[in-house]
Amino acid sequence: MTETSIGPQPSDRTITGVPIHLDGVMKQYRGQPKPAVERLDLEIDAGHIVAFVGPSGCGKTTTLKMINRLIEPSEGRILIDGRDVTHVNPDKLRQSIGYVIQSGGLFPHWSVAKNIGAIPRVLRWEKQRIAERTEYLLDLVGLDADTFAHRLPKDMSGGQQQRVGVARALAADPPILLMDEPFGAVDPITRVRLQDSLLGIQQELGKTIVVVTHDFEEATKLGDKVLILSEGGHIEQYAAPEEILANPASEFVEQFIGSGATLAHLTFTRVRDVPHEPVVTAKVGESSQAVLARAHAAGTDWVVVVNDHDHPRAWPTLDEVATKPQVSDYIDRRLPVVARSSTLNDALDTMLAASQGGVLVTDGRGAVIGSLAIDTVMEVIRGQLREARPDEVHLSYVSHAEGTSTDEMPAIVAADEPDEQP
Ligand SMILES: Nc1ncnc2c1ncn2[C@@H]1O[C@H](COP(=O)(O)OP(=O)(O)OP(=O)(O)O)[C@@H](O)[C@H]1O
Repeated sequence: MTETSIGPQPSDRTITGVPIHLDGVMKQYRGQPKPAVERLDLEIDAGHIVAFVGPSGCGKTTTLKMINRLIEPSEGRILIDGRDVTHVNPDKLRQSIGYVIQSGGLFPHWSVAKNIGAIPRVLRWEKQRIAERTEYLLDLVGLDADTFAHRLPKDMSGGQQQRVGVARALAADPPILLMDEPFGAVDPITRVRLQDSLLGIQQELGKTIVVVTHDFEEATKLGDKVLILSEGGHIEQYAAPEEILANPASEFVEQFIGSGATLAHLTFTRVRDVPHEPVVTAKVGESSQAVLARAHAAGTDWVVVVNDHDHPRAWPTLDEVATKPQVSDYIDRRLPVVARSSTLNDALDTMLAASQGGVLVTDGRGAVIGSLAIDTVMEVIRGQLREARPDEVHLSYVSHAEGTSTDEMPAIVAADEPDEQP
């Protein structure tokens, strides 16, 4: 029997990150009339994700790059785990700080494994240790090592390259991860998956992560705290997303978060916070008769086909399953899937994009753990909108979603197709 349901959330999170303290940090680029970052004081707690947002040119990237001294501060001190690193060897410093940029920033002529092993090789790790670490990291970021370890970046999708970029940044197990617009170059659905993957990784590892983004919704989803900057690296507000939305510190913040504020509230409710339905799973190659018997016993008329890692591949109806003696290895590329760390906005967007009345829910490693129906999401959204200030209610959002199909899921026809990696 392979019926699964949502398990409890681990409450005792591991923390392997360390605190970062910027003390009166300033950057004046040569030839510029004004400093890009005026005096900046900032405390980032160990094991937290902090998202930097603000208009273009306000100094987000400059601030981020001063933490690993890719940009040298003109004044001030940077303390990592209480130690002043302003004058330590920058190469040594960077070995203890993972760095992820847009599109992954991989070396194009190196295989995935060689890219991931770059820093461990500099640190003179044994070959065997590097190989084991590479396999662990590929699994952590949701890529199959057998399939991807020897590929070149050009033979992978943007999202896959970005996953490798994260694996490479984590290779020497640094306590800090800096990410500069990491998901800026991928399509919205891939972006949601990468965000969820990062949250799953963070749940497991508890690093200190600083992420620069242009997108306030992304900042509220990822950040334990959000830092809103204005020109000159001036701190407009530094607080938990809920606090920023409830009490914007200035007119600048109010304007910056703008009319998205009500919808941003919806990003605080995660898929894991609302009830899910258990699903019946079927392994590829399993006898269809056994699957049908199990599904009938559970009172369901569809099942989720999974691979050896319990990653979902398709969700055929029992009639479709019955057409083959064994469970087909068909991969449904439009299968609506979200992680339990996804927001209800993500879940709704995913359903709308796939024209489905529900989504499958996975854990941080992509294994299916249940399903979520559109009715459940709509009920929560209605409740939240009722609580929101009426002049900010965006009813069109609800009616748009309500206009979509709420048919019994799934409506997808399983058919045999050549197997490809997801
Ligand atoms: N190498 C440089 N030389 C001179 N000025 C620079 C340099 N790099 C950045 N600046 C200036 O410093 C200011 C802050 O730039 P920074 O890249 O940190 O902003 P940002 O908030 O990350 O912007 P964006 O969101 O557009 O990436 C800008 O006015 C920019 O023009």
